[in-house]
Amino acid sequence: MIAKDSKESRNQALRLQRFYLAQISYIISYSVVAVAWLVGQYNGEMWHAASHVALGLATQGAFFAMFITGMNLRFRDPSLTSPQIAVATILVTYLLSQTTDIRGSLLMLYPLSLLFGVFMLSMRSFIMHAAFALACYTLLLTYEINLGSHNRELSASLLEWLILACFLTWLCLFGSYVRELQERLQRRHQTLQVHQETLKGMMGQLQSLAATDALTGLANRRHFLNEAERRIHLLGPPRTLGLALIDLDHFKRINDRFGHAVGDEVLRGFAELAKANLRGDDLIARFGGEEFILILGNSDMATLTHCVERIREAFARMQFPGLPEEMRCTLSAGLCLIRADDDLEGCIQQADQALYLAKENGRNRSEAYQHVHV
Ligand SMILES: Nc1nc2c(ncn2[C@@H]2O[C@H](COP(=O)(O)OP(=O)(O)OP(=O)(O)O)[C@@H](O)[C@H]2O)c(=O)[nH]1
Repeated sequence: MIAKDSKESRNQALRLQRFYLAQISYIISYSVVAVAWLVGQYNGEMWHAASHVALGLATQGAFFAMFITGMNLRFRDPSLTSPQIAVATILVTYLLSQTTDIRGSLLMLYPLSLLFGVFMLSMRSFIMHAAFALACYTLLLTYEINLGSHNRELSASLLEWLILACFLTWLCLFGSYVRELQERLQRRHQTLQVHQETLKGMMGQLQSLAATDALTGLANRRHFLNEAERRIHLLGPPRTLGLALIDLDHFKRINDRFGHAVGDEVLRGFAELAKANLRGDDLIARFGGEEFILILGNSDMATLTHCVERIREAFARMQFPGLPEEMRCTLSAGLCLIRADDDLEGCIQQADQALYLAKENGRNRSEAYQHVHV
């Protein structure tokens, strides 16, 4: 919703930018009217000349109000390109009706207004606007000729009409070429976006593969070390993290007696059990072979011991498909606490010493580091 809103406000800002650009053309036209009036090239009275500015300001003020209030969003094309070009075409025709000698050069105001539709209008709509501009000018000429107020050489006017018709036709062709280029660019942009998304997905997969142990699906040693360093770095002084080094007991015997595949099943089974017994912000990783490492966030020794003991007891109750029904596997664990600014490697060594003690004391147990030195 927020993304959609911000996209819409970006589009609205773009529409306003385009509107301000169009106002430059209006300011040029007002200046042309003023200069034409001053040098006597304007046929009408002063109030006629002023009416160009008044009409321009009134119509553009209305468009501006629509953009500012967001009323333009109610239309199928919120850029209001079509009505803006139609209004400009009518105002140009009105200006032409008040000029004689400079009319030929002022005719370029028609294509100038149409240029604003090159990127925004459909081909059909663009051709309709070009035809509308030509029809307005034709109507003006016909009206003047019928009324006998056409003060110029007819052949010159007809030639100008022909030039305008040719130029508008050329503009339509140019418009279609530009649109084709635009569509091609859009298609290429879309393809690039799809590729980018695919690459992002692949990068994500690669990153997760690089951080995961293929056999157990747990984090691997490298990911654990990075993540543990990060957690120690974020640790506030009074708080401690719990660290446990867990080693499956006599695992070599399982491999030797029942085969490597059964050994793999036991490793996978332990991983599943550990994941199920830990909270989301705890981190368990396969540290190597049949050794696992665990970090508990914001934990004291009592919590760490309780958690590891729960896993140890649950593991000692587990049955594995490839093993005899009565056979149970066990694990030993070495525990220690990590304080803020502790060295991770030093802490792992402490946990390893505690693990050694657990093995020494008969396996299927956990020992805390501080107990080693008491
Ligand atoms: N199935 C299987 N076995 C593995 C894997 N990685 C290591 N091992 C085996 O794990 C065994 C570890 O044996 P040891 O280091 O002697 O330890 P242990 O037999 O568990 O004895 P203690 O640790 O002293 O209780 C070795 O036989 C390794 O081959 C693995 O990915 N799959």
